[in-house]
Amino acid sequence: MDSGVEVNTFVIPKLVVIGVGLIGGSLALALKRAGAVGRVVGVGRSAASLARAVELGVIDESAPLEEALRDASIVVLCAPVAQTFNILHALEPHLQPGTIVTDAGSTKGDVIVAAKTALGDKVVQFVPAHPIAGREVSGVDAALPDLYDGKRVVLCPLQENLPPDVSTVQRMWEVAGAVCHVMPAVQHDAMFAAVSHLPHLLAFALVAQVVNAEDSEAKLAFAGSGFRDTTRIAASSPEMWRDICIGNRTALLREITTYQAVLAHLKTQVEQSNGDALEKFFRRASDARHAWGARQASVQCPPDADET
Ligand SMILES: NC(=O)c1ccc[n+]([C@@H]2O[C@H](COP(=O)([O-])OP(=O)(O)OC[C@H]3O[C@@H](n4cnc5c(N)ncnc54)[C@H](O)[C@@H]3O)[C@@H](O)[C@H]2O)c1
Ligand SMILES: O=C(O)C(=O)C[C@]1(C(=O)O)C=C[C@@H](O)C=C1
Repeated sequence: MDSGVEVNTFVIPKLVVIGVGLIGGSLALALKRAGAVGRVVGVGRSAASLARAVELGVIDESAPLEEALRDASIVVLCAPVAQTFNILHALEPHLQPGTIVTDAGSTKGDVIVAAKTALGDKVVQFVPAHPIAGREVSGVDAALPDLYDGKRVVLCPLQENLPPDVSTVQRMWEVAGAVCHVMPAVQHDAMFAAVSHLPHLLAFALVAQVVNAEDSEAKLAFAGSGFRDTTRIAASSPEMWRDICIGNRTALLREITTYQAVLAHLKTQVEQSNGDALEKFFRRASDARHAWGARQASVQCPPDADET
């Protein structure tokens, strides 16, 4: 049996989404928008949120795992990354030969280890992926059909994967509006520790520092757009970020250590009132941030609206 995906018109006869929240729900909506999916079946841990997903038209039905997997074309794991082993372990006995399994997890090294352990030889069917798009709100109510439009998706194919399966996963994301890139998992994890995982950790820390102060109420009442913009992502799912920080801890610890050194350097310049050094440092960062914003605007991946 093959996955049954019609490659010319690209239609996925049966898509199974495990974890129907922001990311899985948005993928289902994007594929429905493109007319690229027959039936979407949701699997989850909360009956209430699955019922809500049906009500919103994000999935067509929910089903227990074993039933959902029957004749599934593509299965997408969209639960927090620490759930990967348990989900794949439960899925393995029911996984049919032609079904392609993929994921949307924010970390890749730990997900791949979990997949190899849980799936054994069937890991050939697992194509790791990560959409670089999201929001600070979670759950199926936050799902959007255009979440992936123009955004990047990183694929970290395994040596074991069959090229047509990798192409099918790539096509799925393209049809959902994204632009795909392939890179090794180690590079992925090092990169996103720097540009996603550390920034989230810092945003949580910044909010915690203000909230823990005795005069936190007053501080929060007067906080302006600077605080708002630097801390938007601190409203993100604590469970998801717990799993990401632990799942990618080696690369994240490297980034934390480097950041501590940068902070120590800045602290010294402030202690010494070294305005020249501070201005030089800020100028480099400011120029780099402007250049990044301009580059983002000129490539296929549009920045968020407030960036333009
Ligand atoms: N939020 C983002 O910005 C973002 C971006 C890219 C990738 N991701 C990744 O996507 C995944 C999902 O994130 P999200 O933002 O959609 O989270 P979410 O909280 O909106 O959705 C996760 C869903 O998974 C369900 N779930 C949890 N454990 C489960 C289990 N054992 N079995 C089945 N369902 C289970 C939850 O009930 C929930 O419905 C995570 O791995 C995350 O790292 C998130
Ligand atoms: O826009 C946001 O809220 C996000 O944090 C999205 C974001 C990120 O850019 O860091 C978060 C986690 C991901 O795995 C991918 C994207």
